[in-house]
Amino acid sequence: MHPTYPAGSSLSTFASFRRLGPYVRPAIPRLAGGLLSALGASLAALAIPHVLQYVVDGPLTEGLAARDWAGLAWSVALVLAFGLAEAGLVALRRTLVMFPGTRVEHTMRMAMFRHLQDLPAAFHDRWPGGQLLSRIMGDLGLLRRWLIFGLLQVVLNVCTIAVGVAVLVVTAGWLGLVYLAGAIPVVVIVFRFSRRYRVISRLSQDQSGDLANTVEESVHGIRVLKAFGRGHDALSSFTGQADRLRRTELRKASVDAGLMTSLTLIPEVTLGACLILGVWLAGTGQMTVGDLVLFFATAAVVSGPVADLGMSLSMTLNARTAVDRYFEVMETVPALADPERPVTLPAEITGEVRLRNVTFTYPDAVLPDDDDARPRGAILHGVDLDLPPGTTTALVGLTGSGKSSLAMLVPRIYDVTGGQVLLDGVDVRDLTRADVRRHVAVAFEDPTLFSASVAENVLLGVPDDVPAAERDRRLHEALEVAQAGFVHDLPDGTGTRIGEEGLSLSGGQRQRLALARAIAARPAVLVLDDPLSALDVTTEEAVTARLAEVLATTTTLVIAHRPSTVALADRVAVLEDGRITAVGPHAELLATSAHYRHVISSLEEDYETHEHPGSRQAAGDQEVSA
Ligand SMILES: Nc1ncnc2c1ncn2[C@@H]1O[C@H](COP(=O)(O)OP(=O)(O)OP(=O)(O)O)[C@@H](O)[C@H]1O
Repeated sequence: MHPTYPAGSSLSTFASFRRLGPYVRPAIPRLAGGLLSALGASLAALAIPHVLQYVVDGPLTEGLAARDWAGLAWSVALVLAFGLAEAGLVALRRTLVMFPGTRVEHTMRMAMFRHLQDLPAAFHDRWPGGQLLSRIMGDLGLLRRWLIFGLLQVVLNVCTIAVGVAVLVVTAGWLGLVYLAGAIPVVVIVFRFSRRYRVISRLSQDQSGDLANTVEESVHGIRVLKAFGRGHDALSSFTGQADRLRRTELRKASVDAGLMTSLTLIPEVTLGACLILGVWLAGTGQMTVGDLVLFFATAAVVSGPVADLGMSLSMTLNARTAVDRYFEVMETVPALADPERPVTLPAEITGEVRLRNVTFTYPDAVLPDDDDARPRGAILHGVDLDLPPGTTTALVGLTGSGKSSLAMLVPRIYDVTGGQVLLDGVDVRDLTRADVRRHVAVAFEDPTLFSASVAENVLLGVPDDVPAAERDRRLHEALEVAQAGFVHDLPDGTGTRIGEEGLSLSGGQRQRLALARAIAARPAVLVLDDPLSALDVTTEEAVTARLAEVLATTTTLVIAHRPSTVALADRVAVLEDGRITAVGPHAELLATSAHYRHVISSLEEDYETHEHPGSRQAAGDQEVSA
């Protein structure tokens, strides 16, 4: 599958990390404290060789002869003190950075989750869930580990190497310069490594996201896989992806290992050269044995950070990839942003909806061949439709004609690409999204429920400030209208937690809860996308009868796939070739619109063939012609 999400970033590593500013700023004092402690620990480590030089040239060579025990004891005590200071400062560093690291991760995770809620449906159509999951979990975990260990490690290593090499050059002259020459191949190798590693790191993190996506899809569609005995296909697709990820990880590890070998080898070879030169210099009296000890002890302190540079560098590049992947999501501007100066609707509105010359194209629409009658890729064009307050309008059309797309424009799940949707005379784009959702509720054919109690699911659209008694009243009324009395037989009644996506319930039970949720919100406008499709004839009749009472005061747009749903409506709107071609009562349209007759007869055929063979006479014809 070709990814539809962006991959890679043209920013420099520094520019990439700079975007972390707002999240990291509050953590800077503690991070700086951690850095100072770490630097202090390094300086303590670098000071120990100087004490050794003093001991070798002083108490050890002269003092032993002069029995200067006090000088010797002081030197040992000093080495011990520097050692203890180093250990204490390392512990302090860990304590200081742990808190900000986890706090930055938490803040960024919350910000991303909020942003995901704000992003339009078109974004979620395009981005696989696993990619989002891997970014909000895996990438932010990587970033936390880098903030706690990697960042300080890089700064510390670079500082220790710089100070150590400066000390070597100043105290040992030529010997120091020979050691410094080893930096030339190190710089070249690090540069080449960074370029290669960035590409592999990105590939590996993207492949982890794809793998997470496959797991999510398989778990989500487990029933279909089981029903069609396709579990082994899912497994082989998963195995293929997991193998690809493993190969990428192996490539990453081998590039990493190459760098680490070079970074260990180069200082060792350089030290070998320095040893030959140093022994000659000490032998010819150009430097003391103490100076030689100082040189090699300092070089040993520097070699550790040079070897560690590989690990901290790969951590940094992984973190940089994580930051890029995080901001690819965060920098997607919500297309359905609230207006700067929104119009405020009164608490009570009439619920009049008007669509004016509406055009709609999906952002990633597959464009059909040029058709003079409609703009390229447009699902809807030139749609005019009025939904007077308190009326129920059924929207009918052939399958794929754009009914659901039109319905989703009213609650602003998508925005029109041309024309206007007016709610009580105000363009819905001039309202805040919260205001639109307060007045417009939706029930979809494929209901989504959350892992929460029945009551929480049904009351999802009821504002938090509604008093408990009123919430309870609405809950019971909505459950009664939607004929969802079955919830009272669940172990904890309306308090029963329903499993993920309500999968512990039947399709019809889930639909009834979704319908109850739309009713409980007491909206001025109700959009019902074939909400009764999974119900049996008797239940559908009972729901339809009670729904007709509720809908008496609500402006309703109901998408009808069944003749009985059409019977709910005062009038019918016919969608044909992306536009509304007829509006009127069912009987009138039957007489005047050939396309309507064609749609109704195909609905009846579908109903007869697929859903309720033999019941057409009982439920279909009778209700439609009522
Ligand atoms: N998220 C999407 N992205 C791109 N195209 C889409 C998307 N959803 C639907 N479409 C396309 O829009 C067209 C209309 O789809 P829509 O679901 O609105 O039709 P419908 O009349 O409700 O169909 P049905 O009666 O089968 O439910 C179809 O050609 C479909 O391929």
